[in-house]
Amino acid sequence: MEVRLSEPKLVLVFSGKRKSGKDYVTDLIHRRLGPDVCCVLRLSGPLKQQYAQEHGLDLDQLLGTGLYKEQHRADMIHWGETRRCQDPGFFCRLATRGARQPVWVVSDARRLSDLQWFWSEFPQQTRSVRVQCSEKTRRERGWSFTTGVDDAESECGLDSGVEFDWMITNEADAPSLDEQLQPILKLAKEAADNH
Ligand SMILES: Nc1ncnc2c1ncn2[C@@H]1O[C@H](COP(=O)(O)OP(=O)(O)O)[C@@H](O)[C@H]1O
Ligand SMILES: C[C@@](O)(CCOP(=O)(O)OP(=O)(O)O)CC(=O)O
Repeated sequence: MEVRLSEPKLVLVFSGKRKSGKDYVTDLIHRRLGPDVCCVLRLSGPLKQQYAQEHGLDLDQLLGTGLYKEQHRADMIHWGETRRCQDPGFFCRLATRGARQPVWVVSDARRLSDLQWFWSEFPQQTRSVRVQCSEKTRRERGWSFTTGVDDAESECGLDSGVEFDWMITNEADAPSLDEQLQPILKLAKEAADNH
């Protein structure tokens, strides 16, 4: 168990396939709640930082959305998996270090071990949220199937076996995101008010 200066009141752990819109949805929540109430934490942040350092790569480009990240993705996944095998909470601990807001939004859980870490550290506060959309929509957003990535644990680790607290459908013909996010935003505001 970590020693922390402040405990979060609510931890929303998001997962979803590439281009399902995890960043888009979590950015929207951040805007709705504001930076004093909510922070967005990315498990891939410390992973990319350390990977870039060890391999002499450009961190800004790894953090971006372009081809550079995709060219390095399969090797980063492999490298990250080796680290996680040694210590499943390694990136979760680094990503949450220093978070002070009452509501934490984790944008990119990929494996059961990621979720299990939050459930075990914050059993009362953790809620899981899945962002989903059709393959057609993902393709329109630039996705194409890549062997070694889209069939690996990084993308499929949470496809089954988890009952998510909320499912968000991020499609043009689904109810608006604001409507779907209403119960989550309500819970977050209540959590922040009791802070
Ligand atoms: N509801 C939406 N409306 C408009 N653009 C969207 C929506 N959801 C996602 N996008 C766009 O699709 C792309 C992929 O979304 P992103 O949030 O980066 O996906 P992920 O983080 O799951 O890989 C981004 O360019 C993003 O701006
Ligand atoms: C090596 C990764 O951490 C790369 C993740 O990068 P992003 O979180 O930027 O990915 P998407 O939003 O899905 O495009 C994946 C992993 O298995 O840890």
